[in-house]
This record gives sequence, C-alpha cells and structure tokens, in this order.
Amino acid sequence: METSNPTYREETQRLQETFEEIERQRAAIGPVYRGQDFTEQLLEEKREEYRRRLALLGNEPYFGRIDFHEDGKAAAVPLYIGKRGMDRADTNEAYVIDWRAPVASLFYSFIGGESPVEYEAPEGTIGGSVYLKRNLSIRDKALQRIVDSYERGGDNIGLNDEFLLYKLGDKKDNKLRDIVSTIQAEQDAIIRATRYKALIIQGAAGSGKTTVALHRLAFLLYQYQQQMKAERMIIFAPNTMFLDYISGVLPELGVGNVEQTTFAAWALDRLNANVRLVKDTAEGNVWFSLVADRPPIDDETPGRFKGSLAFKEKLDEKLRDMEQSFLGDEPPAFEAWDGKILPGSMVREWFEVEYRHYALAPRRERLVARINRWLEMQLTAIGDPKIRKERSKTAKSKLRTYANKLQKADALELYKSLFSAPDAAAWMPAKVVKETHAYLKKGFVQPEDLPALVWIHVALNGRENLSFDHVVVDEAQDVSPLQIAVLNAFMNEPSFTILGDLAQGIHAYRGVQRWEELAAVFDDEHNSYHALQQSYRSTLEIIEFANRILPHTNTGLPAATPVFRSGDPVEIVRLEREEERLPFIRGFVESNRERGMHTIAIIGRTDEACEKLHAELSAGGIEANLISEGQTQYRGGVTIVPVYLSKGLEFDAVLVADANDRHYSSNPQDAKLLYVGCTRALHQLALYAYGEVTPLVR
Ligand SMILES: Nc1ncnc2c1ncn2[C@@H]1O[C@H](COP(=O)(O)OP(=O)(O)OP(=O)(O)O)[C@@H](O)[C@H]1O
Repeated sequence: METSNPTYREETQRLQETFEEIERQRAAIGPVYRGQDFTEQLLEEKREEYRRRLALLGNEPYFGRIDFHEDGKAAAVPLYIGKRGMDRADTNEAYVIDWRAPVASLFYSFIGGESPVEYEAPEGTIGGSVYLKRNLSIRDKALQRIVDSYERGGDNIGLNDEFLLYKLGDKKDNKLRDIVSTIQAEQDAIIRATRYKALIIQGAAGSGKTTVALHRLAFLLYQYQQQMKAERMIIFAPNTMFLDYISGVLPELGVGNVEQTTFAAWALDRLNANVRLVKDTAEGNVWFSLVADRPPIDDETPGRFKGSLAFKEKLDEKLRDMEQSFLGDEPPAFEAWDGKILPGSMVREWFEVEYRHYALAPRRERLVARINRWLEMQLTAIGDPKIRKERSKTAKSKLRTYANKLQKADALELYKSLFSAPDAAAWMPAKVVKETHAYLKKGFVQPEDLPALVWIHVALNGRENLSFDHVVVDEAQDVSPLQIAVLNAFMNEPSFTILGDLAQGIHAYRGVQRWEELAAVFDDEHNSYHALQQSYRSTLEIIEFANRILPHTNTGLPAATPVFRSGDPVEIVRLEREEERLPFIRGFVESNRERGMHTIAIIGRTDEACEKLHAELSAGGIEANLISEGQTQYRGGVTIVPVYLSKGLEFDAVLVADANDRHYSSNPQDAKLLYVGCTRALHQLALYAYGEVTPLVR
C-alpha cells in the first residue's frame, strides 16, 4: 500500500488511535477478580465479557466507514463499522459502531447516488446524506487495503463490487466464514427483517442463504436483547458434518450457546429415545442409487404424505377421539375395599373438569395421583393400625391395576395403533400403511415419521418447558410442512428463518415441491417470502455452466445471476479407458494444489462409487478424506464425497466424477444432484465421463 497517500495516512492514524483507545479501556478494567465476594464475582462476569469484546476489537476493530450527514446536524461525520461496537471512554460517543446497530444499516443498504437516504432508528426515521463509503481491510493490526466504493462528487463507476470481488477471490478452508464486511443490500434486508415473521427464502446455490441466516441470528440477539436469548434459538441443518462446517460463524460474530442440530436428533431427544430410527429408508435407496425408473413423486409418496398438513389434520382428529374416549362411556368406579368406593362420576369430574387444562399424559398422571390421595385419606380414617396396613396393601395393588387399565398416553403406541387399525387404509394411501406398518412391527420408524411422532408427543405431553424465540431451518426444501408445524408448536409467535433451494431438492420424496406448502403452516400476517438470485460462491463460468442444468430440474426457477468474477472455463473430459482415470485425477489434484487451491473435492455419484475411488486413489498414493453418511467433521484438504452429501458445502476446486448418461440421466432427480455437485465449486470445475457425457450438460 502507498504509505504517502493521504487517505492511507488518515486511516492509519485513526487505526492507531483506535488501538490506543482499546488499550486504555482494557487497562481500566483492572486485573481479574479471584476472591469470594458474590457481587464482585457477578461484576467480574461482566468485566470478562467486556475484555472479550475488546480482544475481538483488537484483532480487527472495523471493516468499513461511512460518512453520514444527518439532517439538522452541522456536518458529515465518519462512522466506523465493526463486528462489535465501542464507545470512547472519555466522551461516551460511539467510536466503533456495531454492524447490527440501526445506523450501520446505511453501510449495507447504500448503493451510491446523491439522493437523500434514511434508516430506521428506535426514535424514528432518520434522514440525511452519504458522503463516503469505504471498505477497510485490516489484518494483523495493519491496514491491508482501502477501497472507496462511493465518494460524493466522484465518478464512482464500477467501484461497488471491487471489495466484494477481492473477498470472493479468497481460497477457502474447512469452515464457513462471516461476511459482515461485504453483506449485500438484498441480504441485509433479510438479516434485518422483523422478528415475528416466518421468512421463507428461496435462494440460488451460493447466494449466501446459510451465511445470511446465521447473521440474522446475531442481528436478532442484538436488536432484541431483552426479549430473545441465544439459549432459546435453534438451528436445524441436514447433518452433523454440515453443522461442523458452519460452526465457526456464530462465534466469529460473538454469539454463543445457540443449539445447532439435526431434526432427527432433536426429535429423538423429545421422544426420550423411545424409538429406533431406521438407517436407510427404502425410498432413500431408490432415490440415490442408479435406478432408471423412479416412482413418480406425488402426495401419496409415503414421505410426503406423512409430512403433510392433511396428515396432521387426521392426527388431530385421532387425538381428539382419544381424549374424548379416554375414560370410556362409563368411567369405572375404584373400589378400595369392600364398601369403600370412589364413584366413576367423581373420576370423570376430576379428569374432565378439574384437570382439563393439562395435556393428556400429565392429566392421566394427575388423575392417578388424585385417586391415590383420596385413598390415603380413607386409610387415615381407619383407627386400627393393623387393619389400616392390610387395607393399604391390597388397595394400593388394586390402584395399580386400575391405573394400568387406563389408556396409555404414549406417542409411539398411538402412532402404531393408527397403522394397525382396521380402518387405516380408509384414510391413508395403502402403500403408506403397508410400508409404515412393516417398519413399526419390526420396532423401527423412518425419518419421515418423526414429525408426526413429535406432534403427537406434544399433544399428549405439552411443551415440557421448551420454547423457542427463533428457529432457523436450513436446506428447507427437504423438510415437510408437518416438521415446520411441529417447531411452530414450540413458539408463542412464529419467528423463523426458513431457507433452501428447490433446485437442490434431492430429498423431494419427503420434502416440498413448492414453498407454498411450508407457507401454509402460517397465517398471511406471519408469512414473508424472499428470493436471492445473485450467487456469490462461484465464478461466472461455473454459474453459467450450472444454469444450463437448472431447466432439467423442472422447478421452473430462474437462472442464478453471477457476480462478475471470471475464472477458467469449465472442463468436460471424456475418458476412453478406465486406466486413464487415476492419472487424470492426479493431474487435477496436483495442478489445483499448485494454483493454491486449499480445498479440492472429487464428487462421486453414489457411496459405493466413492468408496471405490477412495481405494483406487489411496493405492495410487493420493491422500483423500472419504465422506460418508454419519460423518461428524469436514476436514478440508482433498475430499471424496458422494454428491448427495456434498449439499451445503463448498470447495475451491471440484471434479465431478462419472458425469456420463448412466450416472446422470436426464430425469429431474439426477439434474438436481448434478446441479448440487457443480455448484459446490468456487474457482475451478471439471467433469469427467466414460462413454456419453450426461445429456444434462451436453
Ligand atoms: N455478501 C457476501 N460477501 C462475501 N461472500 C459471500 C457473500 N454472500 C455469500 N458469500 C459467500 O458465498 C458462499 C456461499 O454462501 P452460503 O453457503 O451461505 O450459500 P448458500 O446459499 O447457503 O449455498 P448453497 O445453497 O449452495 O449451499 C460462501 O463462501 C459465502 O461466504
């Protein structure tokens, strides 16, 4: 950087002053308190939080500056925007502004021009004019780069993207990163959307959906500090490896304690692991293997039926029936001993009137406890201790029998009974009944049974003190409306970020085909739909290539728009003989390593294909991590991954293996898989095929 440049000198001085201010504040906090005084210990927690904040600021205090002349004020003032905020200790004025603060929204929403601008503050709308928008890159306490994307009166042509392109050109490691310095206006609108909404975001591959959702959590926690707590927020993602991949973003944004899990793990927790989950569903096998004729997907496809709101309505009906008939037409009287009878009408009164506000399972428990209390009272009235003891023994045993005869309020029991009932096929498609019943009989449930089971469990047991302030559902094209309804049952008002891409809907046999299916869970006032078209991950060439596959997915989605970041053309290579494969892959890996690519993936079509490839590469001396279902960590480096598990991840360079017409035929499911595979690449993409190249890219 040109050190004699006045801008550079000005910013270096400001940076120096900032570091000095941080140091002053750090010193003023004083040493760590290690004594026993409780009040001091509480204060120490706050001081520790302050120290952490200053430490974070000390690395990179800010990344942007916007000079804003607020209406009614004398002049424009420079506002420095950082990951965390800091006031000057002597004057209390904002010295670094937290990126989530209202005024910082100007930095993201301003896209140039001399027109007046405004932002929403707690005290109302604030108007004014922008004079300068500047990006600052600080590393190791030094200024690396200054890019002015707007200067009032300047020519400002094409500057807007320069800093973004600089950031996008970076090579990636094994973790997703925060994007606070380059959040785009359309992303910012989602991040700052009001909290009581179910935001449904359809975003092209690489449009930043996952990243935006995580930033939105950080924003909500800042904006609604009094009402929303990280411990009551939860992120659902498709698998544990993906969770590991995204696990760095929230801590970088200073957010801890947000639960990040898969729906299956969470659901099993709710059900107290009372159920065994089948590992591979028959349908899953059909969808990911090389099957020429796949069954059509419709509303009767088992996964889709069992995740539908129509199924939920039926479950509600069955639950109502269960409640109404719980005690039978005539609740039996409880006879403690000869002549000492608790009449059935009393049992009914307690159950139907006194405890009616409880969910069925606790209600049943309360009823039994109440009868027990009644029994104790009768026993206390017996004067002779010997008789009392005898009667107590027999009456308690009778009470146990009485309680055992009451219906069980258990989710799995009820669920099983639905599929074994004689009328099952009258309200469910026959194949749903047959398949589900067969699994249940063997003691298993399928992943698509979990939403229904939790729904029933909540109806029977209530929320059990669990409630969410905000829920993020990633890869939402693969979830069902019932799943969303279940999560909504744990909220007082819907507050969701639901994001996905229908073109990547490779679990369409249990996911949604249209976003309206998920929107139907909420009323109009809580629904809010957003589309992200711009794709940031890949080069122009890769995005244009992937856009050619998109029409084959039959989703009707528009092509993704690239940012203007150009790279090498996408390579499609036809191999004539199998022996050519290893040298070709070796060449791909080595040349990309030489170009500085950190993460390189070879994406195979099936698990078996990847295992074979892995063995072959190992024998040929090429070290690679093989990713399989159930993997908990993504390590980076060279990876071999089946295409269906690559969803959500990204790599500097990608080689799609076996891109021929047998592995990727022209049907929509294969098109979605290939689209997922190709859109994982940031900088380099190649495909190889024996025989005919897949018609999806011809
Ligand atoms: N505004 C931005 N500035 C810089 N990088 C960005 C921006 N938005 C997205 N990215 C980068 O683009 C890549 C894709 O982001 P992300 O994984 O969140 O997208 P996605 O929409 O969830 O993708 P997919 O659906 O393909 O999994 C990431 O490397 C992310 O850092």
